[in-house]
Amino acid sequence: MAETVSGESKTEVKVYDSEEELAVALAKYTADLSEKFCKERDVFTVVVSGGSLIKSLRKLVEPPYIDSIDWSKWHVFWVDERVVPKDHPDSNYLLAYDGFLSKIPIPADNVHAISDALSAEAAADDYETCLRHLVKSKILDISEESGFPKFDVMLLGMGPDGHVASLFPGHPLVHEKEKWVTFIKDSPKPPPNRITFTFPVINSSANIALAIVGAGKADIVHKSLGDDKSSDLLPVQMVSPEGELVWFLDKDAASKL
Ligand SMILES: O=C1O[C@H](COP(=O)(O)O)[C@@H](O)[C@H](O)[C@H]1O
Repeated sequence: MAETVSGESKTEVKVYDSEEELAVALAKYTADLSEKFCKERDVFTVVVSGGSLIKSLRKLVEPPYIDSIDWSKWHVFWVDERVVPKDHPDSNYLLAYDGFLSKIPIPADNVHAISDALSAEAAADDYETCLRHLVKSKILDISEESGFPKFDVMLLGMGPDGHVASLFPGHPLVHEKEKWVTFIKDSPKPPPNRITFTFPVINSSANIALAIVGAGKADIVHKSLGDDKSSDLLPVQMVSPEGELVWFLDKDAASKL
């Protein structure tokens, strides 16, 4: 059972007894949004992070959702990627491919991976161009509020330092206001070269789920959801979508709340 510990209009914090329960709930959340957006828009644009999030998506590719979701309408994107070949163990694409893309009947053209054949700078430009084409072909919405692309859902993790995507605490990239996609060459977490969505894109989303598990993240979850805003905001505290934000925590991650 989930306990909702905070429920402002746009932000909900759900705490589950185990990671297993969290994974079940995350699958239902995603499947429900898939049904809603497939009905409304005839497509479903889904952004994923790398890291532990992918393991928590495993229930999505099991019954009943593996059979009930209309995978042909899905378009999958990455919120960040490391500049490594797609078959490298650090690749966020490879993680998602092994974890769920290889198990679903999604058309290959609907899997919008970041290029691994370019420099970080060129791959960021290339991905932004890809997004602009998808806006023109009406796969991707544009937010009327911000003018940035508006994805139907972003399924994200958070690092133990409070980073999201490849936007790290204290790094100037967290203040990027113009670009849709940018690059970092000095990531404090290896590998150093990465591509990432910027906050204007992340925060134009219709929905964001933050899935966070484990006692190792309890301190930063406590800090992120606490009232002390005296120091600079952590990247995770800057996540503020146009639509709804749901924190999915297991009880270990929520143990200091
Ligand atoms: O480097 C990254 O880390 C974050 C968090 O990963 P986690 O394993 O601590 O959940 C991830 O969300 C991001 O996509 C990835 O590139």
